[in-house]
Amino acid sequence: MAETSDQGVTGDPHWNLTPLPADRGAPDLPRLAEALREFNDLMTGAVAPPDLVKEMLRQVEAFNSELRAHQVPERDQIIGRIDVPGRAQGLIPVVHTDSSGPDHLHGRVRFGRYYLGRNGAVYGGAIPLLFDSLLGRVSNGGGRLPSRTAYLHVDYRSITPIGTDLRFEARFVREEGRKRFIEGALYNGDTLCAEAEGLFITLRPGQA
Ligand SMILES: CCCCCCCCCCCC(=O)SCCNC(=O)CCNC(=O)[C@H](O)C(C)(C)COP(=O)(O)OP(=O)(O)OC[C@H]1O[C@@H](n2cnc3c(N)ncnc32)[C@H](O)[C@@H]1OP(=O)(O)O
Repeated sequence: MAETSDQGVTGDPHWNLTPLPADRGAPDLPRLAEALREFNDLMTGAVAPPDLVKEMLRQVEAFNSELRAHQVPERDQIIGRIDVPGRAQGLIPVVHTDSSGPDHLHGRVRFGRYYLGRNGAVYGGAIPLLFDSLLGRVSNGGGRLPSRTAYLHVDYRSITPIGTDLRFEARFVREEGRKRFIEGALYNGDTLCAEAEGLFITLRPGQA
């Protein structure tokens, strides 16, 4: 699968993105995020020997200690930026876009073992997380002003399996004043796993 970022908003004045600082490790961050995602999946599925756990603890604590010295304000943060592939974060699995336009977003996503709820199924709370991101991208795409989620309604129709390529669709349904209604669906093959409706509200000028 090709790595996909939320390209298209870079240069959009609504998003006010500054150039990525290449001298601050930014080129390696997507790979680091990928490695951390794999770490989360492997760690979740492992029963590691005590010596390995002890050594991991030592190394992770050492990284934490170094990172404490490099904390920056939110405006300077790189992780989570929409112009970094996969947003370089570990909260939501990387989304691969197959087709996007002003009113739709279609693609694929795979939840790793890190997202396991029970019996091979994705933890229910991870699914709204994905939908909020997908529906939010549709709401805020197409050159529209930024918006914020007012509600997100999710229906779980069948088990969403981990470790499987899933297909998603999200679409702009209608707009009423500042209210935007966006719908989405998540499929395993032809099986509908979950569907969502979100209300997104256009932010007023100056509304943070
Ligand atoms: C490519 C890009 C990549 C982008 C990629 C990333 C995208 C990610 C997007 C994620 C977005 C988020 O998660 S945002 C974070 C989660 N959301 C939040 O924290 C929102 C917290 N809530 C708020 O800030 C506020 O409640 C707002 C902004 C949503 C609305 O407040 P407001 O601006 O004062 O507006 P307000 O007058 O209350 O509401 C406007 C209209 O909406 C209606 N309304 C408001 N809330 C609701 C509601 N829950 N259910 C029904 N209706 C509602 C009101 O009745 C009114 O209707 P009428 O009288 O006009 O008919």
